[in-house]
Amino acid sequence: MPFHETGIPGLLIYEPAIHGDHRGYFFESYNAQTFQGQGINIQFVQDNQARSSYGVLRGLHYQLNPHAQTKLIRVLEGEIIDAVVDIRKGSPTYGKSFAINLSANNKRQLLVPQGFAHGYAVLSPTAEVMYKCDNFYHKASEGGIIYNDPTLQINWGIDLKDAIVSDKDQVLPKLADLEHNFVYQG
Ligand SMILES: Cc1cn([C@H]2C[C@H](O)[C@@H](COP(=O)(O)OP(=O)(O)O[C@H]3O[C@@H](C)C(=O)[C@@H](O)[C@H]3O)O2)c(=O)[nH]c1=O
Repeated sequence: MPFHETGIPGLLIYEPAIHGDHRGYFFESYNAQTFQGQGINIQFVQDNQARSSYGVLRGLHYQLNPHAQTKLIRVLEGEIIDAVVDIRKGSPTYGKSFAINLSANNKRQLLVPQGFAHGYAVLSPTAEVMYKCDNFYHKASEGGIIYNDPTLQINWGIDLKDAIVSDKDQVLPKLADLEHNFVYQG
């Protein structure tokens, strides 16, 4: 099975089969039928790609309902720590974080359901990250959590003193001060 559980309901690691031969390798970076076989029916509508240098930390971000986004994250070049926080009210893992090393080398992907805050930090000299989304960008619905909230206990894999963070990400609230409209669906 290409999917692995994470201990947080709905948050899955996708590890596609890699077909290597004397030319190089081939793999299905996304196949809707494979996801449907796992009971996951997602209509992705937007692909994003971002390049960042070592120490860049983006996040933790979400879009409020009705513009919430499921994200399928992967790394095309380099290496990151990808981190998420479950902020679905009523979830058995509300407030719990999960972090994973995603790289061009390991080709793992993280499927992040709606109702999670998401971010990543770059461990390699540069990293090219791409992610599919099932809802369009809607600036007015953006929200986030401050990346260094100690209650999240996220190990970003970099010294946070050197983190390169956008102005808007430096003033995000702590988890305890969030106002949002995500509800755990079971
Ligand atoms: C997210 C996004 C941004 N933009 C624009 C707005 C701005 O001018 C520029 C950079 O935007 P940001 O600073 O928000 O980019 P960034 O900090 O990389 O935001 C992203 O972070 C990661 C962690 C996520 O999970 C994404 O959902 C998204 O929030 O790109 C779009 O045009 N479409 C989009 O979907």
